[in-house]
This record gives sequence, C-alpha cells and structure tokens, in this order.
Amino acid sequence: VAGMSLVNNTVPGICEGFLMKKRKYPLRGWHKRYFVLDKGVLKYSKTQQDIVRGKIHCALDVSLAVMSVNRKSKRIDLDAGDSLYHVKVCICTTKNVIVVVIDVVNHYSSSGCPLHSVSLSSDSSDESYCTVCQDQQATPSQDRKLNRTPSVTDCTAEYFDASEVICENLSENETSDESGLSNVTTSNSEPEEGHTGVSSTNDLASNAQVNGRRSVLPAHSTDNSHIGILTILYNNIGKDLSRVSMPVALNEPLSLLQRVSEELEYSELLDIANHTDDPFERMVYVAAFSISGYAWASWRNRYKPFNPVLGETYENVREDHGFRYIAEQVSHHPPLSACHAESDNFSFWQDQRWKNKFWGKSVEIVSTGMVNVTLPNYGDHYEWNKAVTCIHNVFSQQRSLEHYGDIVIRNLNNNECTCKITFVKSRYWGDENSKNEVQGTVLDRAGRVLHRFGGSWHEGIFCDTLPNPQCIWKPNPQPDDYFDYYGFSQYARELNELTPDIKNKLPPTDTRFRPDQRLLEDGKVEEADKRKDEIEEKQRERRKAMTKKGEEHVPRFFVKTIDHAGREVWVTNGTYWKIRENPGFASTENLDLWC
Ligand SMILES: CC(C)CCC[C@@H](C)[C@H]1CC[C@H]2[C@@H]3CC=C4C[C@@H](O)CC[C@]4(C)[C@H]3CC[C@]12C
Repeated sequence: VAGMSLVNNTVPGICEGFLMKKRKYPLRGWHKRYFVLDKGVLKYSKTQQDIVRGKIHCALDVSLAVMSVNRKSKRIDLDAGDSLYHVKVCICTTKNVIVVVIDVVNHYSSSGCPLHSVSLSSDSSDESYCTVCQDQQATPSQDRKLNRTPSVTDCTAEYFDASEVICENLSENETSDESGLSNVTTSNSEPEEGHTGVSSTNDLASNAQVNGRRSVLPAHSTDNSHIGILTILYNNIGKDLSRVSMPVALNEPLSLLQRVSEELEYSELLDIANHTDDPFERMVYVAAFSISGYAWASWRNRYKPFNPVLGETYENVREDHGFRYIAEQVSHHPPLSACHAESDNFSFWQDQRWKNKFWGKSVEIVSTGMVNVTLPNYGDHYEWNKAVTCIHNVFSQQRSLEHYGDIVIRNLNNNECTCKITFVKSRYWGDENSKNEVQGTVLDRAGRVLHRFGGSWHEGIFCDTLPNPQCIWKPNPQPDDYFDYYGFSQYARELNELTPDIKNKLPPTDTRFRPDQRLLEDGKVEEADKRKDEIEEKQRERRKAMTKKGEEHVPRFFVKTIDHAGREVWVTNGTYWKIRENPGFASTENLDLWC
C-alpha cells in the first residue's frame, strides 16, 4: 500500500494505509503502523491482516480530538484528551496523503461543529495548522448555545493560536487583571450539585492531632468546577493572554515552593540508602525515592499552586524526618524555583525549570532541571532527570494527571552502577491494571541487570531481587476527607501551618506570610482574589523601579553556577540558616513583598 487512499471522494468511506506512529515505551521512536479511518474512528494495528483479525490498538473518535498538522514535517498530532497520538507520513507514502487525511478528518468533524484553520505558534512552520473541535464537556455551559454559531469556535481557534502563552498561565507568570474576570466567575457561576456549601463540620477523628501538627485546614476547599477555563480565555480574546489572571478559586493554598518540598515526604528512603553498604541495593532505595516524589498526582488535579513572587522564600524544618529545607523564587521570567534540603543522611537540591507543550486538550509539563542527592556515608552524588507530567483534559472536570518517560539515575562520583526507570505511558485508557506503571533496573558498569523493581507511582514499588524480596515503598494512606481539603495528604496540610515556634524566626518573605494564600486557606476566596491582584501589581511596580535604576534582582540565598555538564544551576549560598541563627531575620533588611 503506497499510503492512505481515499476510496470515495465525496462521502468519505474507509481510508487506510501505513503511517509512522510515535511511541514512548517500549522501543521509543517512530514505528510503522497500519491505520484505518472508518466513519470518523481511527484504528491502527501492525498490519492490515491484524486489523482484519481484530487485533486493533486504539479506536479514537477523531471528531472529539484536537488535530494539529505540520505540513512541512508531514506530521499530525491528535489530542483526544485522554490520549495523545503523534503520527507522520511513512517514507513510502505520497506527498498529498496528509491532505487526504485532513480532508477526511474535517469531513467527519464538521458534522459536529465547524472547524477552522489556525496557525499553531508552537510550530515553527507557517504551513502548519490546527483544526479545533470542542466537545461538550469542555465547553462552559454558558457558551453552549453560542457553540452553534461559528464565531465561538473561531475564538477558541484563535485561542489555540496562542498555545504557549496560555500554557504559561498554568504557572501564571505575569498577571494583571484588567479584563473583568470577576464577571466571568460570577456570570458563569453555576455550581455543580452536591459540591456546594460543604458544611465545615469536621469529624473528631480527622481533627486528631498528628505530631502535634494540624490535621485539617481552617476551611474546606471551595468547589471550582463552575469556572470554565475556556470561558476565561474566550472572554480575553484579543488581549495579551500572558496578562490574564486566573481567578484564585483555581488555586490551592500552597505555593510552588511548598509544592516542591512535597518531593521529600518519603525522605526516609534516603536515610535507608545512606545506611546500605551494597551500592546496587543503595541505588534501589534512591530510585524508590525518586518515584515517591510523584505520588501526589492521583489526588491533585483540581487546583493549581500559587506562582511564587520573585524573592519569595519558604523553609520547612522537619525534625521528625531529620531534614531542613529552604526554597527561593530566583527568577520570574522564566519562573525558576531553587531549593535545598539537608540532613545527617543526605543533601537534596534542584532548580525547577519546565516547559509546557500544549496539544489542544492536554498539557505536557517537561522539566529540564536535574535533581541532585548526595549521601555522606558513601560519598555518592546522584543526579537524575524528571519524568514528563501530562494534564489530560485540562479544560474539563475529568482532568487527570499522568507521568511518563525515562529517568536515568547516575552516581557522578562512581560509575559502577546506574539505574533506569520507565514511567510507562498508558496504552489503553481505562485499563486499571496497567495504570501508572513504573519499571526499573539497576545496572552495573557492563550493563548487566543486578536489580529489578516495579509497581506504580500511586500504589508502591516492589523489588524481588533484594536478599528478601519486599515492597520498598508505599504511599501513606490518604486521609478520608481529602476531597474537602484540596486532595491534600497529611504532609501537605502541614506545609502552610504557621506554628508559634517559628513565627518570629521566619523571614517576612516566607510563603506562610503571603496574605492572599492565607485568605484562601481561610476560605475567603473573594478577599483573596483582591489581595492577589494587589500583590501582583506590587511585584510589577518593584520590577519597573529596578529597571529604571538599571538594577537587576539578586536572589538572596541561592547563586547561579555551572554544573559538571555545563548546565546553569542554582545552588544554595549557605547563608539562610546562619542568618536565621544570628542575627535573626528580624534584624536584617528584607524584601517587602506583601500588601
Ligand atoms: C487548570 C488547573 C486547575 C489544573 C491543575 C494544574 C496542575 C495539576 C499543574 C499546574 C502547575 C503544575 C506543576 C508545574 C511544575 C512542576 C515541576 C515539575 O518538575 C513537576 C511537575 C510540576 C510540579 C507540575 C505539576 C502539575 C501542576 C501542579
């Protein structure tokens, strides 16, 4: 078969042929597959015979997917919300096959809603375009009636045009709200039944104190399902989208600086590693630690963290875990959060740099920063990359998070062993058994496998090659009332707590003093919204003043250096705990960030 052939030009019939499909795992890369597009449903298999035999791999309704096409590279990206497919033309296919495919897809889609061609800014080629089709669940109810008129789709199409800018809004880089967003929230407030007016009668059990720390937040999370993200963007068409502020109701009362410290929840795995003589076994524990940092994702897809302001700091002293952690927002554009934790058993540091890739219905968060861990007992310095986090169905309440990709852990001070971990991309949506699967191997210098482990990032990791095969990590049980408290674990609930013992020791730049976040935590959403605008305005004023004076912001506790591989990284300058001790932050000059 020399590519896809259209059987009938007027009424699209069956369209089939070979295409190359991108695969993440196993055997990452482009693979030749036989595709059939039949009545708007796209299926594929290895060969035509397999299709006939019913060995079909996916059945994707193209009318519900967002398609972006790059004619130059002959590539199509199909985002169905739950799944993301990348295909391109086979070397064997003829040039205009892509045109045929697009025509066919357009034909099917147009029965549901009109389609428009727009350019995708994430694509360098001018020739690339994107067809957009909304499904009902992603469409804010208010606009449903408008959906029938072409203009709305036009506008959404325009919205996709600015894919990069919008994605930045997830991390909310720079915001100002001149756009009457409050109108959006109020005019569109149609709270879903059942979630509203949750009374704050906490049962006694959940009120019980753990470690003397709070086990509930002062107020329940408020339902934000009525906030149509698409509506917000729709109402801001024509404006500079990077300046569209998202309503605070989309936020959880934690900042990204606090969020990153959650990766240390299972730090006891590093304590074990620092007492494990066998380097290969030690690696198994370091690997389990790197996986444990992803466990929060099954509970946290309804809210997003606050984007820290430049110069904001956060400390987290965990005597029970034996470590202390500091973080600082060191850059605003691009947003960069640096952090450092130390204990008798390890040091941990990283700076968070990430890029967003927007595919129409899903956002992929690609982190480029490396995580570093040193273990003093053995002089090890481990370094690893992060997996990709994907927010599927970002505009809908059926939003879900997935991690995928390979992580490689290296010991920079000794190359006798390395570890490869694969976060398996789910191949069949809804297959609960293979959900969130993780597999890993510890290899020696010669590439021989010495340990094997596996499991999932939400349920735990088992290693059967250890002297006694065992579960090496399991997430803590989630409190029963998690839904009422932003999906927070017990650990997360403690992060923003302002206990009397630290109140006078913290620098005023600490996230715990951020007033809008505190108001949100107290359930005062409207006031929080107002305060957030003021804080963001103050940040802009400060930047303007600095630019005028020709000055540049200098982070207080972190410095920029170059790592062993020539990458730019932010590391601690070692002053935080010294200043805290003597003379104390009350007697130093501090940035004034809040209002
Ligand atoms: C529209 C909103 C309400 C949907 C929710 C978005 C949430 C799930 C998004 C917004 C910002 C995202 C975070 C941004 C940056 C990072 C750093 C990276 O190294 C790991 C993933 C992590 C920590 C992301 C996890 C997912 C995240 C928290």
